[in-house]
Amino acid sequence: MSNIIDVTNVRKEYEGKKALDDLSFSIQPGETFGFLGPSGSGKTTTLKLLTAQEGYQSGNIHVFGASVEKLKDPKQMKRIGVLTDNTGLYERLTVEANLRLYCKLYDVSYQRIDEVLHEVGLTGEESKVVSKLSKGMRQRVTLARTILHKPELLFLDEPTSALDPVSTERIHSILRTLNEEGTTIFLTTHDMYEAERICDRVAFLNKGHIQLQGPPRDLRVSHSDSSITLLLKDGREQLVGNDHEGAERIGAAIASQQLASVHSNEPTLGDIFARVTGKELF
Ligand SMILES: Nc1ncnc2c1ncn2[C@@H]1O[C@H](COP(=O)(O)OP(=O)(O)OP(=O)(O)O)[C@@H](O)[C@H]1O
Repeated sequence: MSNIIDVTNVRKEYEGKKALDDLSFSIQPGETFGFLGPSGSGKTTTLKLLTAQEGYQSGNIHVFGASVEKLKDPKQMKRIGVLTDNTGLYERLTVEANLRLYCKLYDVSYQRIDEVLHEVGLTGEESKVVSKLSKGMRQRVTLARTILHKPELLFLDEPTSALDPVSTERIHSILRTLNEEGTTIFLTTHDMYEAERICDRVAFLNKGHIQLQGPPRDLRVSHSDSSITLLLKDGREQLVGNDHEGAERIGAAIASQQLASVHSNEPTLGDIFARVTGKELF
């Protein structure tokens, strides 16, 4: 299947200062692709380029098989949904009034409002004024307006930053459902836990350049030292290799009824990021 996004050797400068440097990656239809990087690494800039909000100095960006510039055509624009830190909501209007405005904008029937509120778990909250909503609820209304027109491709800029764990989990669950139903998702984050939980593939961005990309599980396995930690009942820890000798030591710990638990020493995405870039994600 052809890629839904193709980025080739893109360079972006602001006033002569490089923000993105030789950026290349592709996203296939149906993928959730996570762009991870610390503050200032170029995540938001990439999202702006992919949604035709800004131009670039060199390279190529194709979305839906055509130049990204085509997204400026309203018909093509309706194929995408974009969520940034600007909610696009009118604070003094109710949830329903806000969604009605977006129905008009996207030429969508008002009947879709009940459906989308159900999708984001806000059924029954339509008459609440946006300014009175909690941060987590407000973000779900923002997500509702982003998916109101059923876009094929979603761009989310740090969709859960500054949300509490329960609200974050709700957003993740909504995103997983949307993805299962066929929506392709590009999201930026500096939360490696988020990337591990919902992304099929991730790219590590550092100083405007991708340093590593792949499925989270593959990255963890390829950066693992294959060792295993045994926790013994007396509180001691033993480091054993993932080999014949290691198997014998695990067998011996079980036979002597000393084994409390076994832990693989696979690194987290955060560990790998730090190893590859020499930086923490925050
Ligand atoms: N409009 C602009 N004018 C000048 N420089 C800019 C502009 N937008 C971004 N930059 C610079 O480009 C680089 C990348 O910024 P960007 O906002 O894409 O990073 P980010 O990874 O999204 O960071 P954060 O996680 O803090 O949002 C930074 O050095 C930033 O200062």
